[in-house]
Amino acid sequence: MNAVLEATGLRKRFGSLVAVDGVSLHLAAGEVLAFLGPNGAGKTTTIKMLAGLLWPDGGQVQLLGQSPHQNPWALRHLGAVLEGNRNVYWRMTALENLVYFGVARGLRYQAAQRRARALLEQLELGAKSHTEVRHLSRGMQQKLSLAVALMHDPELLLLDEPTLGLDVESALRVEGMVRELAQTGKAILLTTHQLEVAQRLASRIAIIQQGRIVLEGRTPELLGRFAGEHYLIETETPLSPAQLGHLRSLGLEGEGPPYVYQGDSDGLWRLLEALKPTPLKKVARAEADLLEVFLKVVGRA
Ligand SMILES: Nc1ncnc2c1ncn2[C@@H]1O[C@H](COP(=O)(O)OP(=O)(O)OP(=O)(O)O)[C@@H](O)[C@H]1O
Repeated sequence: MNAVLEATGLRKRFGSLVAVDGVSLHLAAGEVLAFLGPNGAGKTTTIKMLAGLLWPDGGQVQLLGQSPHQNPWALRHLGAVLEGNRNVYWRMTALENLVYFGVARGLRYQAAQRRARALLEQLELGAKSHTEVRHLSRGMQQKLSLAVALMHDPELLLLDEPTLGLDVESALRVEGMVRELAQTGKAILLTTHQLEVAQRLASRIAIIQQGRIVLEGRTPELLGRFAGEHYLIETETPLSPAQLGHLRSLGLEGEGPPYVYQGDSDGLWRLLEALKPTPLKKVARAEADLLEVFLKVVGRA
């Protein structure tokens, strides 16, 4: 079996609160799993258990077949960016941080220097190599955190909100890096509230709510399963109230143009027949998105 991460039945209680209630996750090489859920759903608690930072009350974690809770050395397979920029030393420079963490995780000094400089360039932090972390902007600190997690070239990356607070260009760069890392065979678990980022990056999605996984599947499958058929219908001119009265009975919605139709293609044809001779500007199938899936599952629509 080629699972990089295999977590089964994870449970964690804080007093009387069951924060994580039987969560199982698996990740193979080259996969990006978006781990989504509303605030307080249990994402960070789960990730901390995966990263060996919290002891589970139940369940098991295996990183390439080894448990980080029984054998901390298993953590060498893992790189994590958790809680923004807290995994770096503020009074050390960007380069010193990277070299320090590289050596701490088993790299030789020279190799750590080379790898650190390459990562700084890749993340456009080369000019800040000798700047103390406390003098970097938040976004730069966030990027440096990612570089720290990548120093020892781990097989599994746990990224908690990796693009939060980054400017557009940096966010796209980090997104590109995540994609490339997956292409080179890394397994990546990503949490984010930016659903469009998740949709672009993730091969699979898992949604957690109140400590339980409520939906899991391949991204295109979920989008297909959950998104209803939506069409946008744009007329050259607004429809008259008389026309609208009739068309609404056929399922036309919205105060357009554009108007919206939700339903199958037979219904759409009936509607387009009834619209004649009104000139049409455009009829297009609306793209389904992850937001729609998320709202349907989490029930906040
Ligand atoms: N150390 C702790 N002590 C007590 N309760 C905690 C602790 N850590 C987390 N919790 C609680 O566990 C639940 C899950 O929190 P968690 O941080 O895992 O959620 P999350 O899904 O990461 O949320 P967010 O999207 O807001 O970051 C919340 O109700 C939280 O208040």
